[in-house]
Amino acid sequence: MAGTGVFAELVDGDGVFKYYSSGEWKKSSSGKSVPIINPTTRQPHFKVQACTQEEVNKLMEEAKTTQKSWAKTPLWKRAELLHKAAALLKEHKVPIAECLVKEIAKPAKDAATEAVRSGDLVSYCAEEGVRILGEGKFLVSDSFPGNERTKYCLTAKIPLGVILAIPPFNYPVNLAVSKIAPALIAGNSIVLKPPTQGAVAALHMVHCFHLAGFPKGLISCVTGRGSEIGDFLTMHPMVNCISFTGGDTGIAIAMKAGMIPLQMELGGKDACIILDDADLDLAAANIVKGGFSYSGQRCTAVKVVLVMESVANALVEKVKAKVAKLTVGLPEDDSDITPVVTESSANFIEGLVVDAKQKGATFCQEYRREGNLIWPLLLDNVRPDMRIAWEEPFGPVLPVIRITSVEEGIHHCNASNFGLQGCVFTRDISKAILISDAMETGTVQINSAPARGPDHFPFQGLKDSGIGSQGITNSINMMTKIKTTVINLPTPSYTMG
Ligand SMILES: NC(=O)C1=CN([C@@H]2O[C@H](COP(=O)(O)OP(=O)(O)OC[C@H]3O[C@@H](n4cnc5c(N)ncnc54)[C@H](OP(=O)(O)O)[C@@H]3O)[C@@H](O)[C@H]2O)C=CC1
Ligand SMILES: O=C(O)[C@H](O)COP(=O)(O)O
Repeated sequence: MAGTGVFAELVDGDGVFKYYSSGEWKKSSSGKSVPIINPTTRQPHFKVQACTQEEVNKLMEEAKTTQKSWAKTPLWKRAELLHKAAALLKEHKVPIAECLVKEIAKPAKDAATEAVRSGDLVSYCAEEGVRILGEGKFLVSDSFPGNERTKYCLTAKIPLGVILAIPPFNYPVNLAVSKIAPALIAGNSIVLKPPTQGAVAALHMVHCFHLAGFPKGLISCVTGRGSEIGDFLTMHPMVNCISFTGGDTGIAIAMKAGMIPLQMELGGKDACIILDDADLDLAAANIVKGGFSYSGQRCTAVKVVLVMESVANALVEKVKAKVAKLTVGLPEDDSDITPVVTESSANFIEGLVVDAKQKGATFCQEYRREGNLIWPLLLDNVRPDMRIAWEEPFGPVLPVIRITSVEEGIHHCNASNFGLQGCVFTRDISKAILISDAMETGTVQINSAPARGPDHFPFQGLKDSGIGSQGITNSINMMTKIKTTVINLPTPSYTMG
């Protein structure tokens, strides 16, 4: 159970979860806490500390100091500790999953999968890190015109320093470790600010790193509302890199952050283009999985279907039949559709539905909502003047736009301010490649729904969907900089065969 057994030391006498600094679990001197509302009951379920600016300053100082000695820790030893943390994450998947169920209403099975997937990510990162960080480059000067072979240049990847990691509510564990593990293997220290909904799951995950035995002060986890301590953290002079996943907040952070590397994975409006030769059963299955898993609260969810008019009726019927089979209810019961994360999110989604109704969309199901629970809804005959055609609901509502040419579909996709992923369904691979090239998105999936995983694949958004690229290898590289040492020889030197 959350906060018991090896996790008992995370909770203070008042039942508030502590924050993590100097290798210890601490109560904030603010005396204040932040409630975490269970999306299902809409009642407070957990509480976390509201940390102060002084507490942030202290852990930043420590992060700075500890990083220097961590950077001198052999790579194999860093990897060994990460492997231990990975094993602990998997061993403690039950309490971690329980937190995800209560804090973010993630269906029980998906919650357990997130914990296991996170352990796998950490292990892979350790293995990838020892390979790519153990290699450098060797350049000689006589390859550039006018030079003789008098200079040998050695390049190495060195750590950035203190990495600030800010993940979103929907994968508070997985999208935290996707930042923590690359940062640590590359010799950086880490300050984690988990999302408020999902903070307790993240604290349990941090405890697994604590139990693994990382040096004190190398990893810190500070809790509090992003709106209250966010700016203080992101503009802190000791932060050398920010890795953020979330919504438009990321754009605001990018404008305020100093001259430091940024990794931003932001929103998306992933389009699914269906051509008239597509396998409609395959497409329908992927639309339902892509559009409605975790109730549409994935950045990579299918967020608009663009289907050729000639196959639209058939496709919509197939999708409708599958939507009818989705179970709706409690995350504890592993229902397909569970309450969305907050009441304000449910209200926002409802606003999009009302707008579509007023403007004449076809409702394939009756709109139904109880509290934060919204029944899955497919909206057919959506037109570009409707908000749902462009905005991401982050909920179980999926618009279908009927198109009369492929160009119309590509045009709709590219007119979006987002550019995360997209997908195309066709049996013609040549057409699929041409469409993929024309779509202005970080990734295009051919004959499958968008997805970030597997976690070692590159993952990036264009336009307002982000800066930089994630995925294990890219994140490790992003969290390093290049250092070169040039050996200058008095005379040209050549190695003979
Ligand atoms: N491209 C991608 O990989 C992904 C994108 N997303 C996008 O994220 C959004 C939903 O996630 P959500 O968690 O609500 O996103 P938010 O942008 O609201 O929050 C993300 C994180 O930022 C924190 N935060 C809030 N305000 C600030 C601030 N001023 N400074 C620093 N940090 C701050 C939040 O903390 P707190 O919770 O305390 O407010 C949370 O930890 C959707 O738009 C979705 O598309 C989601 C997942 C993946
Ligand atoms: O945060 C998200 O929504 C994820 O990055 C999506 O990950 P997935 O596509 O692997 O579910």
